[in-house]
Amino acid sequence: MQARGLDLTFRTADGPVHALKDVNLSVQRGDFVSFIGPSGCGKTTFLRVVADLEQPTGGEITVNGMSPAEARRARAYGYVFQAAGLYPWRTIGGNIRLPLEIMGIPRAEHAARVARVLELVELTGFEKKFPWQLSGGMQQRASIARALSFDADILLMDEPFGALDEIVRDKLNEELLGLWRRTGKTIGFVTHSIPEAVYLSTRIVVMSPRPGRIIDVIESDLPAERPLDIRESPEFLALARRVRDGLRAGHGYD
Ligand SMILES: Nc1ncnc2c1ncn2[C@@H]1O[C@H](COP(=O)(O)OP(=O)(O)OP(=O)(O)O)[C@@H](O)[C@H]1O
Repeated sequence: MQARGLDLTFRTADGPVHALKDVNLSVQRGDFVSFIGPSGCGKTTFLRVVADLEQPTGGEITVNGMSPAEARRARAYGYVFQAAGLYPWRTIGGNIRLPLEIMGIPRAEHAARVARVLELVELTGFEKKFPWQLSGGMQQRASIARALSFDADILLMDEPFGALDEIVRDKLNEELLGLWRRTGKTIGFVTHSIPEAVYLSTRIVVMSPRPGRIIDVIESDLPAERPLDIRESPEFLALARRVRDGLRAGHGYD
């Protein structure tokens, strides 16, 4: 994923809203990139541009070497929203099959794909349950499974664990890291949480308040294997401090 001089101004009834300003970023295949910044700084807008849901008003962006529209047609990414957004009248298996049905993937392949992604998110055995029979954390895992069902190279995740309590969030962070290591996907992850960004990422993109600019891109030197207690290590705390300093420099959380 490459962004060069990316700019986006929304035209609204109240005048222009400058959401992204001169965003330059290069994401390598297999990276886990987090986007962190104050509310309204354009994190979601950036992911939506990558996903071809918004059109930039300036600059260029390529996704797997293609335009966002081509990448969308090539099914290059899955998207996980803040709310799980599962259809209540469909079972977990039925929700995961939905993109496969829409994309016309042969029915004969559905069962194996559903089983595989349920295993990846540790929900084997829950295929026939309905969303309301699952906890919030399990629903979010099911929504990740849905985004993985067509095996896109890239997973875009917009604050997927923001609404969950801290213990569930810790567990899902650990699981997501395991899933990323096993699948080798490229992940773009929006968060408000400094520990979450540092724990998960190979690179952390710190953004300024609107118009969202990139203040710092921090390469993590933490090992790929990360037990949760790595969060108490000096290396972890040093990375967290650098993120915090970046946010402060942008006057984000003063
Ligand atoms: N479709 C739209 N039309 C007009 N303005 C928009 C639109 N979408 C987003 N914005 C504005 O663009 C800015 C960036 O929004 P965005 O949702 O990307 O921020 P964010 O960093 O993801 O915020 P949060 O962390 O609160 O989710 C905000 O000021 C928002 O109000």
